[in-house]
Amino acid sequence: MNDPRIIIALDFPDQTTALNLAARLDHKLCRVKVGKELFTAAGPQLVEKLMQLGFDVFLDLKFHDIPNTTAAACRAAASLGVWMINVHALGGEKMLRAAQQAVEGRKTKLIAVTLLTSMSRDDLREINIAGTPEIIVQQLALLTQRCGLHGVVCSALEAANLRAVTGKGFWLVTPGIRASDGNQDDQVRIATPTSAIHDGADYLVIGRPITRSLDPLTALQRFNDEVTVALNN
Ligand SMILES: O=c1ccn([C@@H]2O[C@H](COP(=O)(O)O)[C@@H](O)[C@H]2O)c(=O)[nH]1
Repeated sequence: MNDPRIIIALDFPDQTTALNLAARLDHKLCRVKVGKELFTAAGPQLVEKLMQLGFDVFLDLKFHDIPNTTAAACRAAASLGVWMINVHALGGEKMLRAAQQAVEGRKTKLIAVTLLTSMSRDDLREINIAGTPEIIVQQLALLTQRCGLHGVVCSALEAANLRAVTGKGFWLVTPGIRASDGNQDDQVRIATPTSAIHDGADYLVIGRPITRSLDPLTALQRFNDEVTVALNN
């Protein structure tokens, strides 16, 4: 598999647990994501070890701060040599442009989170944000694209619309992926791998359905099989 579409979220409290799982996986079958919990516990050394094992690492720290601070954080993250990093698009145009300039010329891809996949329309109303997730995600994705970033994190439910308005080449990275008979956990805007791929998602972020499975490698292979079938149909 030249371009593994599944990014496994290594949401673990320590390096040992993360590396134990990574040792059971294969970098040709997946990429991995290091988020806030694991990075806070294990830091850049863990990222380096995962890269030495051959994995492309998505450092998912979702920076969201004033432009100067966000840009500096992105610069530091990109200097680790990771495959991809991210910021929150809700930080606005000046922040997005500063972040983009900070990684200009680096191999690291920079993407922006639109609206967390754990949020529903009711959650938005609660914080006085009018409009549907679809509309808000579209606005944030178009802003992200105008600012020159490589793509967005969105729900696969928004992928078809985003693919239509952003065109090809703008990465759609979709968490909230669940098997049709899977546990939703705290995710709200969820989709199956098949519909995500059919609707134009480039990469599928999957955590607990794989990492909490008794046999993570078999679970990964099942998801990869579903992705392969969807890509060919
Ligand atoms: O909108 C977002 C942005 C990031 N995530 C992250 O993806 C994984 C999903 O894990 P699951 O166990 O498959 O739910 C997790 O690391 C989140 O921090 C997201 O879910 N939604």
